[in-house]
Amino acid sequence: MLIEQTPLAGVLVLTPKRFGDARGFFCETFSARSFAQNQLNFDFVQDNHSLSQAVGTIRGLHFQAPPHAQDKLVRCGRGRLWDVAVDIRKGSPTYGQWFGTELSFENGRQLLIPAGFAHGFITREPSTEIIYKCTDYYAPQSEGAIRWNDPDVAIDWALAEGVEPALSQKDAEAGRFADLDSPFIWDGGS
Ligand SMILES: Cc1cn([C@H]2C[C@H](O)[C@@H](COP(=O)(O)OP(=O)(O)O[C@H]3O[C@@H](C)C(=O)[C@@H](O)[C@H]3O)O2)c(=O)[nH]c1=O
Repeated sequence: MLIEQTPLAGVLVLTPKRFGDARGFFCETFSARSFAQNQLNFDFVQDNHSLSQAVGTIRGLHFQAPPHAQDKLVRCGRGRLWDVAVDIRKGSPTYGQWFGTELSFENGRQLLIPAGFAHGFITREPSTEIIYKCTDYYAPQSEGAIRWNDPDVAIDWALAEGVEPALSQKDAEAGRFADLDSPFIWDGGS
């Protein structure tokens, strides 16, 4: 497994090895043993899978607040998406900054997003599937969101001029980053 740091401490790009043969490939998409060997200690308890039909579907930016905060290990099952993490840890040197990377069926790349980050993505192919592991269960009362196009976060979604993304009603109505009283405090480390 290739592990790459990102400019946001704690957010990692992971690329598991694919063993190709005449049939196709085999890949361990998650191994607790490999994680432990790399000092990555996460107790994943829920796997999520969603399909977005239209190109330019945006889901996010979402997080769950403590005590139901979630670390997420995200990958693309089919198609192509651009995955984004936003640092919402108060006191973090990179507070409010975002990192994005393309996850696709082809590249097999994964993004590890710890608690303390908001998560979102945009699809770049029709019928794109995202699959992710989470370290806590769904807790709708703890859900938080930031508007996808918040000017203070200024994520470059690479949308063509004048093209509107497909959004849920909830995401279209999400609040401003400036109004967020983040429940996460930077611990001074990763
Ligand atoms: C997230 C979630 C949703 N649901 C239900 C609630 C609702 O009826 C339906 C769709 O929920 P949502 O609109 O919130 O789905 P979605 O917009 O895809 O939400 C997801 O977005 C990405 C970016 C994340 O990071 C996830 O943590 C999650 O917030 O699925 C669950 O049953 N369990 C879950 O864990």
